[in-house]
Amino acid sequence: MSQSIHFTKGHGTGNDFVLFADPDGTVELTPSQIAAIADRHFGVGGDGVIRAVRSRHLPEGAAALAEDESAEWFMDYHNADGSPAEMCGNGIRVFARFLIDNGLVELADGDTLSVGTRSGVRDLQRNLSGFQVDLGRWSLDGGEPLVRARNLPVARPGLGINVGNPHVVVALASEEELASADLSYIPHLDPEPTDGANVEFVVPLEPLVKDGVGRIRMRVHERGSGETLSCGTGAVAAALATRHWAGRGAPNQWIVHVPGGTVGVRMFLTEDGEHVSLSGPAELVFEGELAV
Ligand SMILES: N[C@@H](CCC[C@H](N)C(=O)O)C(=O)O
Repeated sequence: MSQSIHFTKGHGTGNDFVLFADPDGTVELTPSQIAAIADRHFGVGGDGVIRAVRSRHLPEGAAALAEDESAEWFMDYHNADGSPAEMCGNGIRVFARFLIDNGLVELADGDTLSVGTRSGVRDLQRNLSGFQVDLGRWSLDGGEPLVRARNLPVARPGLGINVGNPHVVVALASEEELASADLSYIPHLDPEPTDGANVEFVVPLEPLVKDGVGRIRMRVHERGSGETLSCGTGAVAAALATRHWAGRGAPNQWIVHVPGGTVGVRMFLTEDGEHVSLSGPAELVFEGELAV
């Protein structure tokens, strides 16, 4: 029997999502239903589909509540092809905006919103650009696979970085090379990571560091969604990789230019090691009804 879903379309720097509230966890969509919603020709269209569900109604949500009992809401994130992902850096800011604008949470300036995700509980605050999210610990993970992309003259070694989800970051020689890459095809990784990876292509701006802030430009091919206008976790991975390559003295604050806008990345020390945060806008664009 078909059911009706009230959805909201939102985006963070052009990385766009279909969001809906399912507070009691009664709407279980199949991967093909999710892919149909995300389809840009036959559905609403989006890089991902996000269900807002109370953590206590999901097994992964129970793990989130065990980590932090204030994580009332769980971001149930799926890519455009219907596959689940652990984390989405743009999506979680848009998720916060969605919860607030729908009266599901209140968040005063300076307050923290804790959200359950498949990669653990993540904390957000409002800031001047929209929201800032602490993505927690990161790790060099995934080795240095050789990356080949359509239209790029040579294969280059990438750097595997995990920020809750897997990324491989590749440095290119110039802005021209970055613009010429054809990311409508999945980049070929050798060896192929077991769970796949999001692949970011980066170039430094000139100068790389201005007023103590690192500056890069990036394009991305997202696992499960294809080329997108922005990827928040990808921007974080790209800044971490560039800092790693730049070596001693490289800054802990970065601006990442993506085709859909600009996001900020900051690395900072905490009691449990270095964390990395992402800042950027979160917009809700329109609402509608959808039969699934
Ligand atoms: N666009 C997201 C990342 C979404 C998940 C990714 N495609 C994956 O499969 O890991 C972001 O803004 O971080």
